[in-house]
Parts: sequence; C-alpha cells; structure tokens
Amino acid sequence: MDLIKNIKDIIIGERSNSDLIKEACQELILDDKTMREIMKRFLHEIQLGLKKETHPAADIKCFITYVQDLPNGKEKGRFLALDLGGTNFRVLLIHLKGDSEFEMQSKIYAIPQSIMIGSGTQLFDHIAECLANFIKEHKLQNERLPLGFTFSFPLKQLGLTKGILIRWTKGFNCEGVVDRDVVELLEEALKRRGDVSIEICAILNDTTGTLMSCAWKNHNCKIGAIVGTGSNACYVERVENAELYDGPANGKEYVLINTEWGAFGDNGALDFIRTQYDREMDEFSINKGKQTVEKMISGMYMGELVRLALVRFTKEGLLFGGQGSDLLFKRYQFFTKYVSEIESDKPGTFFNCYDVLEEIGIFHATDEDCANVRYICECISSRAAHLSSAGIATLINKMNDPSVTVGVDGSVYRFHPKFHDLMMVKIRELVHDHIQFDIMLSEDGSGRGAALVAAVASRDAHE
Ligand SMILES: Nc1ncnc2c1ncn2[C@@H]1O[C@H](COP(=O)(O)OP(=O)(O)OP(=O)(O)O)[C@@H](O)[C@H]1O
Repeated sequence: MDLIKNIKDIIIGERSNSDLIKEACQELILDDKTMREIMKRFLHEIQLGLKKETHPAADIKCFITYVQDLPNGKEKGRFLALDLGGTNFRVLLIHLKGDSEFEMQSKIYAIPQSIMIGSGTQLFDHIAECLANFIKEHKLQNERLPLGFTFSFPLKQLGLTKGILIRWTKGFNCEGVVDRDVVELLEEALKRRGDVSIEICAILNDTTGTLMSCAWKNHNCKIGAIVGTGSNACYVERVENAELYDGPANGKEYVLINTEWGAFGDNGALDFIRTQYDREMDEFSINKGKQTVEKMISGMYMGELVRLALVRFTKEGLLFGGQGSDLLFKRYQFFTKYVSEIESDKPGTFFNCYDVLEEIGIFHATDEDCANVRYICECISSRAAHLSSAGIATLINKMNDPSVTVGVDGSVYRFHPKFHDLMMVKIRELVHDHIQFDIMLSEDGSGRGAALVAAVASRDAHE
C-alpha cells in the first residue's frame, strides 16, 4: 500500500510527510550567511559588555573574574570546593600534588525542588549543612582548608571573593539572593551553624573552572565553554580591553572574562532566527524573555524543543498518523538524553528511537516516523552545536592568537554523539585561516578548576 501511495504521490506531485517535515525544518538550519551575521552581532554584544559606558545595558555582560593567572601544573595543596550550578550540588576535597597530578574525593547532594525555588536562607543553610557533613565524614574538622566556590549563575564579581548574583537561571529562583554577595550569604550560613571553619578563597563560574582545569594540562587553553544544563563561555582578554577591571594595578596583561553569553538575544538580536518552538519554550519558562541563546543551545531545553516540534507535526498529521500520547503532550517529558540516544542509532536503523518513543507512550510509530523524528533531533542539536560554534569562533577571532585550545564541559557536549565533530567542522569554517584550534573535553572543571583558582589565589597571596 505504502509503495502504491508513494508512486502515486510522485506521479501526481504530492509530497510525502518526510518532504513536508524537511521543508518545515529548514528554519532550523543556519546557513553560512546567517552564521556570519550571528557572529557579527555576537561580537558587537561582547564589545558592549566590555565597555564601561555600554555595560549596564548590555546583554552579554562580560563580567570580570579577577582571575589573572593560569595554572602552571605545579600547584600543590589540599583544597575544598563547592559546585552549585545546575542539576547537582557537590562538595569536593582535592589534593593537588604538583606536576599535574591530583587526587579527588567528592559527594553529590540533591537540591530538592522546594529549595531550588524556596528562600535564599534555606538554600545556603542546606549548602552549609552538606559541607559540614562532608567535613565530618572526611575528618577535616581540625584543618582550615582553602575553599573555591563554583557558583554557575550570572555573577557580577567585585573581587575574587565577592560576587553579586545578577539573576537566577536554569530552574533556580531562590528569594533574597539576587543583588546580594553570594560569598557573604554562605559565610553567614556557616556562622549560623558555628561548626565549620573554612577560608573562602575564590568564587568562580564553571566556565572559569573549565578553562583553569584545561589550562593546567594544556597551556594553550584560553577559552572555557559549557554546554550542560545551561550554556556559557569565558576567555582570556587583555586588561586594556576590559574597561570594568578595577583590580590592583599589578602590571598583569590579561584577565579572564566570564561572558555570560546565555543572555545573547534577550534584546531581540536573535529574533531573525528564532522559531515558533523557541517562542513557545520561552513563553512557558520561569525566566521568560531571558537567556535566549541558552534556551536554543543547552540541555535543559533541547529535548523540550524537540518535543514541541514533534507535537506540531503530530497535530498536523505528519507524524505517528496524527496520534500522540499523554507524555508527548506533557511539557519537559522528552529528555535531552533521548536526542543523543536517537542520534546514536546506526544510519537506517531505529532501535533507540523505537525505545524512546515507547518510553513516551508511542507504540504505533513506523520506520518513516522514526526517520523523521531523527531528522528533527538532528536539526535541533546541530543548530545548538552551530550556535555554540558561532560564539567560540567569535572569541577565537577576537583573541587572534595563532593557536588556541578550547576546553568544553557539560553533558550535551560530552554525550551527544556528534556535538564535538559538528563544532570542529563549523569552527574551522568560521575562524581566520591562519588560526589553529583544538577542542578538548574538560575533566571536572567545576571541582578541580575551583581548587586551581583557590591555589593560584593563595599562591598570589603568599608571594
Ligand atoms: N546523554 C545526554 N545527552 C545530551 N544531554 C544530556 C545527556 N544526559 C544529560 N543531558 C543533559 O545535560 C544537562 C546536565 O548537564 P551537566 O551534567 O553538564 O550538568 P550541570 O553541571 O548541572 O550543567 P551546567 O554546567 O550548565 O550548570 C541536563 O539538562 C540533561 O538534560
């Protein structure tokens, strides 16, 4: 029957469901001209963020991190690190042994949803309690270890140990924290308990941790990027270009900049590529109008974007014979890991795809449906990889060093089967011909990177 229908369609010129879906997905494909326009706008926004006069209204804030030295691999000592920034909260004990050797113990603690959207006091009391438990378990009560705090939300840093929260992202919304110094809030919570003695040496973003962690092994690393729950990047900038730098006149030439690029597009700069899925996603998010490009790239949203496209095509009768399932029509029930699974099927086979569809209650899919579902996943994940590439290529071109390594962390980059390759190809197309680059997976930037920032800071303090 299908064969007869296909032949009939060809003869009388009717297009198949696949053709119609492919045509509708064109808007998700960013051609070269569009990519270069995105890069032009991105660079413009970066420059607005760096300049004193334009910074207050800029979308890409380009915050100063006050980290000015990259590690040399010789750092030594024991450090504590806290990592709060998305799905999990972790406490870590890191022993840097010099010569790029280290040991690490860590424990993951859940942050209940009620705390994620509760009061700031509850959140910091919870963090302090987890830290206290960890210290007890590792019998560290009698030591006063330096601590690096990886806090991966938009922070305006006023120094290495002072960071004001600008806004919550990634599903957090704790009352009474925005506009406050996060280090002070943690110190107050520790004081309320009275049983923990630590020295907070540094507060940093996970992008900074990623960069530091990679630079520890590879001295060419000058960009750290995240494609995880959220998306962001930091890079090495000349102090003379960072107009907001108000740290000591120490003669150091460079400072790390935390771009907070997730907010790119909040002023409409990306409206020319946004689709109905992006708009609906934003409409129903807890931070409407904010983190525009993050919502097009990162793991918190990718599965949901795919789901919105699947819903559309099901309602139009182009998928699953027009019949969905309860889970398909439920927000956030199509997980981003499904996208990786579906795209991991060997060409022409659909084992994972059928499994995923069954998980969301669709038992009546055909091979043609699976091919279409896979195509939709590819369009949305490739767009994410290409938008990340546009950001990274802009930073590489801006730095204009002959050779640069980019450290990347985050589960989307790590687990999506093609994200790395897509980025390598696209960045090659976009960076100046004379520049060599490489992308490396950052191993545990939020933990080891925090220890390294604390180590470099305490090295400086003792020099
Ligand atoms: N196999 C996978 N493929 C693609 N994405 C995945 C996979 N597994 C988990 N994710 C997505 O990755 C995100 C979690 O990323 P990650 O593990 O890097 O966490 P994170 O440290 O909280 O993120 P961030 O660094 O942005 O704060 C979730 O949104 C999840 O949907």
